[in-house]
Amino acid sequence: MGILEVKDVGKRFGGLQALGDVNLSVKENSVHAIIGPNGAGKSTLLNCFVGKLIPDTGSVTFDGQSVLGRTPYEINQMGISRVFQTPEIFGDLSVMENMMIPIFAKRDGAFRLQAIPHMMEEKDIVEAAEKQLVDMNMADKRNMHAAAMSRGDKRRLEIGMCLAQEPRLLLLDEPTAGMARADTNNTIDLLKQIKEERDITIAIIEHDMHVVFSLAERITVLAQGTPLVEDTPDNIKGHPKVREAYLGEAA
Ligand SMILES: Nc1ncnc2c1ncn2[C@@H]1O[C@H](COP(=O)(O)OP(=O)(O)OP(=O)(O)O)[C@@H](O)[C@H]1O
Repeated sequence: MGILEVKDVGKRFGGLQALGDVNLSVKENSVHAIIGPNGAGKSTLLNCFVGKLIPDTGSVTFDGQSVLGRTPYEINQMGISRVFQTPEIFGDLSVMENMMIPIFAKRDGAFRLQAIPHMMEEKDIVEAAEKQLVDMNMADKRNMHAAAMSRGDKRRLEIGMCLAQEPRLLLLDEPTAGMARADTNNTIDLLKQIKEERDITIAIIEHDMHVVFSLAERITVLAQGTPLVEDTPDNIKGHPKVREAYLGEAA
């Protein structure tokens, strides 16, 4: 059984069947990519994992426990952390202050903005944030305003902020969208490094096939809300149905 199990999940938006009978099993400590053409249902599916949407039918379990009916915060506490398409960082704060926020939230169950002026007085949190910045190769940027960083570094910071919560499952929604090639390659290297250094499962939605084939051990191809095929990257590359539904279109 996988750490994330999706069984017969269906979701309608009015007359549109966005997901129909989706079955998916994400193996613990693997990198599993979900790909498919625009409108295939990838984001809808991801939203069902994190409590943003509740499927009409089926079940989603994480480590044997249902996530359905739980709030995004509760699901986060279960060990699922999500990186969004647009980096969700606090542009007005420094890189260090940004990194401290999830560490506060993990300790206190929430983060209050009133805590910001006193953040540096919390020795344990400063130390934990500094360690996380070193792990992310960002220690030299600790005093920079987050808004002033490149897209790639913002993404690196956001991934670091997710990892500071010590998730068991990291969900990435098009992590390299809008990036220049150099930033994309840095993000690929960062994710490979994270995978080598931690016990973590990664599920990734991505349009960039270079990213998908660089990282994924398993790939599920969604088309019109239903998994078309699930296989290894090598088998997916040559699969005629996949070429027709997705790779052909991308080419
Ligand atoms: N909140 C919503 N209300 C109505 N329709 C929606 C909603 N969210 C998604 N849809 C529709 O559901 C279908 C699946 O959308 P979804 O965003 O999940 O696809 P996707 O595979 O992530 O696409 P993309 O690669 O373009 O991001 C699309 O037809 C979309 O227009």
